[in-house]
Amino acid sequence: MMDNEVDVFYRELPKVELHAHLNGSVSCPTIEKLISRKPHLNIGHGMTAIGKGQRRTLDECFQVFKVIHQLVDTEEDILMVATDVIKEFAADGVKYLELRSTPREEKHTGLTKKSYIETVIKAIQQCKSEGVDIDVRFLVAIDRRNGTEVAMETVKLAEDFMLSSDGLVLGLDLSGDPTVGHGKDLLPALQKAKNCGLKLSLHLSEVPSQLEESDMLLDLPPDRIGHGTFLHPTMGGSQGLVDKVVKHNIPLELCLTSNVKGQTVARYSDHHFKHWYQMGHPSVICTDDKGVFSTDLSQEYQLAASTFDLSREAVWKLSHDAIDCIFAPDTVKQQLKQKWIDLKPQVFK
Ligand SMILES: CNc1ncnc2c1ncn2[C@@H]1O[C@H](COP(=O)(O)O)[C@@H](O)[C@H]1O
Ligand SMILES: [Zn+2]
Repeated sequence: MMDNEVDVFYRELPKVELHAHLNGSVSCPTIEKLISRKPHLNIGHGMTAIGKGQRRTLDECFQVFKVIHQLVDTEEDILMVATDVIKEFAADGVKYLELRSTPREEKHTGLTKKSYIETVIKAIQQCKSEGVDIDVRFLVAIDRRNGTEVAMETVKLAEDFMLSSDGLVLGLDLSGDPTVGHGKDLLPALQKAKNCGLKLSLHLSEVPSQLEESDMLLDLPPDRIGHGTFLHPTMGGSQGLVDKVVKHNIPLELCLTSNVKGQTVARYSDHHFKHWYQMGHPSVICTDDKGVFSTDLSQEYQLAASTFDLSREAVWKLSHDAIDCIFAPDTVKQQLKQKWIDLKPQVFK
């Protein structure tokens, strides 16, 4: 995304990013560095990002992650990728970021799930010590493909890090190809996570015909929902599902370009943002995978504003209200709200 394509207002708008998968957020320059480290893999640039105007099936999107995972398979790679991604979000005006990533084990490079998480934490600490102006936290991701046992193991790891990372690890993400596996197999692990104080952000109803699974997972209830594209009756969901989300007041993480490029939403104007926003339900604009979908958070805010005709004041309120949906404690929310107050005159100059 070129700077000049996005109005300076959206760039300068202080923002909160709550739904960003680490390996989906890798930018072109970082991919180039990775490719030059691993020329033998013969990976071309076109294989890691979906450009302007392009679309893919969701299935093809998941092929892209496999290619990126081949490029990111050592501690050194993870450190570079995480550091670059954090600095890019900061440069885009993101003041608070919750990164999520699935810990992987790579026998050939000695990477373990534990060292994977440690390396992401190291990147966060390094950026902090360099004075990068962004508060970064981490959510450990469960890939639904891997089933019950791995989910349990991941919860244990996340719990250990929650207790030892000085507040950097806050919770769990449930993600992965929504057409693979079933939520009911992961319910005990998610329940356990919740009981030990980990916050839960779950990808829910990202594809149609998951009504039963969504209904079951909503009873946990999760602390936030990723996408929730097919919850609403007009999208093939049900009023019952909407009622549960409303009753528990569960914020939605909404990723416009991701859904349009992954073809679960036909056009921007059809995005379910409109239903939830009109209801006044907490709705947070996010990127999902800024690298893979060739976007950034400023651009997503601008797209939401132009598609749904939001005034600058309304956009400001949207980014401000996202603060209430973060997983970090109230003291952090207060600091961020103060930051928004301090920055407002400059953004509206
Ligand atoms: C497009 N919609 C999506 N739906 C579901 N899961 C997604 C996703 N986009 C990304 N991921 C999840 O994030 C992983 C890549 O980042 P990490 O290796 O974890 O950092 C993918 O493998 C998938 O599990
Ligand atoms: Zn996601």
